[in-house]
Amino acid sequence: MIFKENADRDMAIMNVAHAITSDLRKCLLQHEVASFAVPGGTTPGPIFDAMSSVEIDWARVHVMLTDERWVPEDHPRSNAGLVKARMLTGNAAAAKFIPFYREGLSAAEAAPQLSEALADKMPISVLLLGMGADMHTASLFPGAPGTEAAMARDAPLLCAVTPADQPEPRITFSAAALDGAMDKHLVIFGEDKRAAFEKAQSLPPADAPISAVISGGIVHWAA
Ligand SMILES: O=C(O)[C@H](O)[C@@H](O)[C@H](O)[C@H](O)COP(=O)(O)O
Repeated sequence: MIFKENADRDMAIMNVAHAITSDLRKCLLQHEVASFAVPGGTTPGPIFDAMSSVEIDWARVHVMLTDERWVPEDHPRSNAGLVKARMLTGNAAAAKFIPFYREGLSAAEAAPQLSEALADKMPISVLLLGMGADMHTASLFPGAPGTEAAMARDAPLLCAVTPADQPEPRITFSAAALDGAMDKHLVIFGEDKRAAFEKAQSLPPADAPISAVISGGIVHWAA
């Protein structure tokens, strides 16, 4: 795993956008399609903005989420809503998008059919991750109901997790699915997250899910 310090957040955003689009370009030289899994939250928006104008063969890129808050797409907390608003615009509007939320189903009910639908898109070609100060990534929240199962070696691709401190249930790729990505990028800003990431390296995966998925990846950090 490589830890890259950036002069500031704007530089980090530019560098991450460049690194990911380069990974996608490289993947498309060797494969018919590339799968690109992205997080929600407050960090990725500017990265999406920077990527959406880049010229690659977006029609051969399948964009999917690393995890979803279990709300409809027009809900302000929807990750699908964020991706459609900021990533799937400009040149990147041509990309294929695979939303997770299913009206009328719970996250637990939808997980098996999503796992089946995504099986032929594995391994993830390029993965972008964020991380919380509690060392969660995607929706692998330490200690939350569902996280232990999602971190098991034989976990299904998609798992439901119900963190007590989150407003809604979540669905998330399993740790194994995330860890199996070909190219991985984690973006974290601020001293708190840097300290949390360093602490995670010496903790068991159950207490620090980020450490179970970032091996061989690049960590992009700015203060
Ligand atoms: O759905 C989500 O919220 C994300 O997938 C989640 O894992 C996010 O990456 C972290 O919580 C960091 O969020 P920030 O970027 O807002 O700090």
